[in-house]
Amino acid sequence: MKIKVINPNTTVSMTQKIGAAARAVASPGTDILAVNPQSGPVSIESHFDEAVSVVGVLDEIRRGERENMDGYVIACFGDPGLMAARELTKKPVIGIAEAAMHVASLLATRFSVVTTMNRTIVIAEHLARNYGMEAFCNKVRAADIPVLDLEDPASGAFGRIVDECRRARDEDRAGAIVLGCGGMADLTDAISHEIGLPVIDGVSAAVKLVEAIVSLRLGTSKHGDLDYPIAKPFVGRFAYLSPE
Ligand SMILES: O=C(O)C[C@H]1NC(=O)NC1=O
Repeated sequence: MKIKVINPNTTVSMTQKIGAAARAVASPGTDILAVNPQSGPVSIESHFDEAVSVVGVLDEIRRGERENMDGYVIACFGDPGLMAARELTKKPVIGIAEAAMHVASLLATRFSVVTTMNRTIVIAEHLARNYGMEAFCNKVRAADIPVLDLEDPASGAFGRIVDECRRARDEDRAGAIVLGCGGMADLTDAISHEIGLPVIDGVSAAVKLVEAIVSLRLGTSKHGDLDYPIAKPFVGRFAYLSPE
């Protein structure tokens, strides 16, 4: 089985970290290809960043179809381009936010999300609503750190994330924590050790869900809104994206 794990931002060190987290849980016989677009934001910290990153995600899905990938993970907590990506393939496409929230809902009656920037809290809140997770997702918190601080061990990011996870445990009645950034994928065990709760990283959760769906011989529905895109010309610099 071949799974393409797409980091929608363009920071290679984060892509490598995400790939390592994916490989750590992948079953024997599952090959992980971790990639990021060559163009786009170095980090995704706003609606604008997310919107621009989607074209790179879709480029990687289109390339993956030619590479005969068995499934895809979108490894950014905003799940950018998830539905558009699903239109492009019959294979499963799983976002790390949806994966982490669903897994957390199987482990605790309430969970909190701890993400990076205060500004992106609303994005995670909207995802919880759209995924039907509001009954489980008690609160979305932020460590109030730039995403790329996660790439700098001297930034103090780990301590700020742990502090916010403790507040979630003590103030939100959270029974589990969802890590709200693909760049936190390497911190899961250390944070769980510090706070004594299940901590769910969406990269790992998404990889296992793709494996499960493929093993069930299931994939993305092509009936209705997730059917392949409507054939039409796209003009200008997006002409190469014209659905056939
Ligand atoms: O939304 C966030 O804060 C995290 C999100 N941004 C990013 O560049 N990778 C992510 O997972």
